[in-house]
Amino acid sequence: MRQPETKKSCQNNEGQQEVEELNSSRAFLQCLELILPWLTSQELANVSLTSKSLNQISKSITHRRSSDASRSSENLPIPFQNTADDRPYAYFIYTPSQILPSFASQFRRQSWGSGGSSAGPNSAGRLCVEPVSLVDELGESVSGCDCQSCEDDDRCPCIGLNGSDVASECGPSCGCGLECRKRLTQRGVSLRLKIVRDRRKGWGLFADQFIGKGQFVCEYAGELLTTKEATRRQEMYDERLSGAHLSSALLVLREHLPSGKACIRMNIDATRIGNVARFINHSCDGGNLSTKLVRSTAALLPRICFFSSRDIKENEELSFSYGETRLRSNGLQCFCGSSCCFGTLPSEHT
Ligand SMILES: C[S@@+](CC[C@H](N)C(=O)[O-])C[C@H]1O[C@@H](n2cnc3c(N)ncnc32)[C@H](O)[C@@H]1O
Repeated sequence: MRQPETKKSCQNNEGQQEVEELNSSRAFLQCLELILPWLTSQELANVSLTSKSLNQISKSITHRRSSDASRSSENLPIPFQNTADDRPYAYFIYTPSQILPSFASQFRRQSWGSGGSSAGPNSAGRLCVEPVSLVDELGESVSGCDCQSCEDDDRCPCIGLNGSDVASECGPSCGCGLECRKRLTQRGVSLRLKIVRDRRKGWGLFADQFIGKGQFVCEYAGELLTTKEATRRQEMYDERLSGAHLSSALLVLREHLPSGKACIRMNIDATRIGNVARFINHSCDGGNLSTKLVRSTAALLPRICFFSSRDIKENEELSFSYGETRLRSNGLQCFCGSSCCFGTLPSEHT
């Protein structure tokens, strides 16, 4: 008479055990969903080989990564497209605006491709543009405008320096908000762009819509370096380049101020931490983009921004000239395809 009871309690125990196992494997998978987005592409590929469920989670992370290089930190997703080989995306840490190296050194990893809701546009790692106390040549404090809308160009004091290579905008201590039309470059990428793979040039940034002449395309965001550090890194990248295919993205911009009295030099490295501008390839004919130094009133540092130098068609590659100097005799081969192509990419001592 007691036997059935023992069987029943055994069955109960087994059932309970099954439920517990199911719950713990669900909790394990949920943990993996949280952890795996923090891995680099190489780490993710290694992990995906270890089990079927890890392979499945890795695949969905890869899919989400390739659908938006900006990790939802721009206004529109910027997808990778590749029909040239089997790379689904390029791995790097995304920043929508330039950052200081002290911040960059703490920024070792970034979650990318998780299934959870995104943090929303412009939320990832933007360098806070804190108002600073700047003074002019007479020692007078430089503060922002107090316009309500800045519609009247003549009255707003924030547009003093506009020229072909430099521009000024309203800034952090102005009375107007981010929607002010004189903060054109402070709202992130607002055009449809995509990153397309080429067998010879690697990834490149393309227009995914028509872009009229003179439109703001994107900032060149990355780590803002001292000239000494830029030189050190360029030497390191050159060394690595000679051994394997490495795409470095260190941009040095020298700009004379309209007064002619001073020259600004900016070194921005987007190799490890950057934005979509790190995918813009070189063209010997100058391409279809021009750079401008944009200074926002009362912001300490100017930013390098790209504007379209002519009308750009949908599906056209975006490009600019990396420079005129070619110091290296064995420079990298250029595949810009322009009629005035020099055959090698520009190279100079930084
Ligand atoms: C700033 S990155 C541009 C994005 C890069 N193509 C990638 O895949 O990440 C600069 C590198 O792109 C490649 N590149 C850029 N323009 C090129 C061109 N016209 N011809 C061949 N390679 C080019 C070179 O490897 C160069 O070092």
